[in-house]
Amino acid sequence: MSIQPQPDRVIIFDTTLRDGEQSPGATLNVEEKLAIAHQLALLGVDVIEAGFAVSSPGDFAAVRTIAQQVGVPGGPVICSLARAIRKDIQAAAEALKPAAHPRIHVFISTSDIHLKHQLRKSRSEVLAIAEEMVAYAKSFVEDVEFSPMDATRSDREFLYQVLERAIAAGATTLNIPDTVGYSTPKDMGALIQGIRANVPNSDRVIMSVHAQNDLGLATANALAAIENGVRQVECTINGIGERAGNTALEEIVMALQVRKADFNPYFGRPVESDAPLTRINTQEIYKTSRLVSQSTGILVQPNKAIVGANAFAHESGIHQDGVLKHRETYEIMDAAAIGLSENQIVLGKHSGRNAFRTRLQELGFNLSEDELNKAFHRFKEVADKKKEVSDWDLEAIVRDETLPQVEQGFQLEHVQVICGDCACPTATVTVMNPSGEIRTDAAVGTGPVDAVYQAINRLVQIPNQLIEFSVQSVTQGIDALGTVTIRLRHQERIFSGQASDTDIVVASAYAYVNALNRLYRYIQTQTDELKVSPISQQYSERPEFFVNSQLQAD
Ligand SMILES: CC(=O)SCCNC(=O)CCNC(=O)[C@H](O)C(C)(C)COP(=O)(O)OP(=O)(O)OC[C@H]1O[C@@H](n2cnc3c(N)ncnc32)[C@H](O)[C@@H]1OP(=O)(O)O
Ligand SMILES: CC(C)C(=O)C(=O)O
Repeated sequence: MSIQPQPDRVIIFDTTLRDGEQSPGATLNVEEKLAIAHQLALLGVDVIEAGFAVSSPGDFAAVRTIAQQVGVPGGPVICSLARAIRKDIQAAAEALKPAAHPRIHVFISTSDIHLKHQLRKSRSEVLAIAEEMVAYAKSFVEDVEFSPMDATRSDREFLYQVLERAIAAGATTLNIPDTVGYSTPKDMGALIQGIRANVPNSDRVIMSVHAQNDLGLATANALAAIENGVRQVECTINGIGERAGNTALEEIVMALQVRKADFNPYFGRPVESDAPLTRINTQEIYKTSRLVSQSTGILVQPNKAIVGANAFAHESGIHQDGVLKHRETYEIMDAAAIGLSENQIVLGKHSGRNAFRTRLQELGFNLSEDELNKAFHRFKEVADKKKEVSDWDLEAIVRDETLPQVEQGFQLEHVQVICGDCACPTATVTVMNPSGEIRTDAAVGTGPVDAVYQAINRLVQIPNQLIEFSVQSVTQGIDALGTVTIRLRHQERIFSGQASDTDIVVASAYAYVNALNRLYRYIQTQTDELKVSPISQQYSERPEFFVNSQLQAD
């Protein structure tokens, strides 16, 4: 897809796989990134920022794989971030080679605070580097985006000069980042207006905005930028990203849809024009949100706009009364618009494969025969334990069974727990290690989950600190599926894991092994001195585990 300057719609630049992955603990492997990229393509995003190619072999491989498999002719533009450094640009260009529509995104700071304390360069040096590096990127690809990092805290005149040089060097998109989320909508509007008025040829490139959410103003700032001429918004699914995150894709897209009449005039359209302001297939929003949450282990807060569990729930009598009489009394959009099914048809233990397949298709899951069989097998197991298997349960089952599994990992074979008010919680766990060896061990703990974790620790032997443990009920009722999300820390890095089961102790065990496998894989990719092969040799003594004694279940 080629993007024309000044399109009469908003280009959606998704950076879930780059800035989104900068959320602590959100580390994704190549398979998970690829699955998300395919879903982003289904969602209809215009640009996928697939990673920061130079930053690690894993990121390089992710950008390369996505370029190959998702960056097909007519598909989304695939982009890699690059510092204004030759080796970064070379890595981006190399990784993007297979993409039909590649983009290199070059950035360098323009604020004095960054120049003085981080880059340790003068303004004239930065000016020259920006120009040279944009031109260098242009020697590889036609589509070059330039970002002056910390633009909102930069001296205006200097910012204008840098942008002018970037355009002269061949940038096709100028992205204005509010890197530390400092802007207000009024400031943002004035900044964009100033750039358009003072930077020669700024009407020949696409203006873009990248708003961080430190003050909770990211979406408001992005909308203000649009009102002042921006035609690309950088955003992430569920608003994840560095620190407090980014503009949430679902918020910007639905704001532009629900308030289309107000925005139409900014695009030179009649107020009543029905043409959508983005190319997003909104019915894929909910599914994409769930996939990203499940893959990153970052839960969506219940009151999150658009995709939170409460976003379409009505608790109080007066609201329920209104909605029952006329939905729009208390709803500004229809849940179906984001792909939330209102169909409460319930599958149970007597349901067959056809009904199961049909329901999954209605929910937007098109599984291969193999995936369907795995999911169906698990569905029957759940249906044996639960009277009714709802759409939410189905979604959790499908995610658990079809998400790319971390290769070369440990596999949980069995878990058994004894606990109660007069028993010392004791767990027996069997795990198959990456070389196929099956081992069983037992441990006691402060409670059943702690006992399971201690037993797994004895078998897996990778030091870590459990920093978060949460259980969410997928549906209501005593027989609900519980989803356990855990986050653990190893040195300075955070790894997450998630799993669902009707038995939360079993879900806890799977979630823990899931996170340990991510950690294991990370260790495998480290330098030789850190590499643990076999893993037990480095940690031959019983490691010190720090299991949070106040495990909290929400
Ligand atoms: C606002 C944003 O979100 S920007 C994107 C942030 N994302 C990330 O940083 C995630 C990936 N990052 C990484 O993996 C690593 O930081 C790497 C591979 C990029 C660099 O690692 P290292 O070479 O070890 O450098 P380190 O991260 O310690 O420091 C960054 C260096 O880049 C320089 N730098 C930072 N931004 C830029 C830029 N845009 N252009 C040129 N140089 C830059 C810094 O001044 C510093 O240089 P110095 O080492 O000479 O002081
Ligand atoms: C690289 C840029 C666009 C960025 O992420 C920021 O400044 O926040």
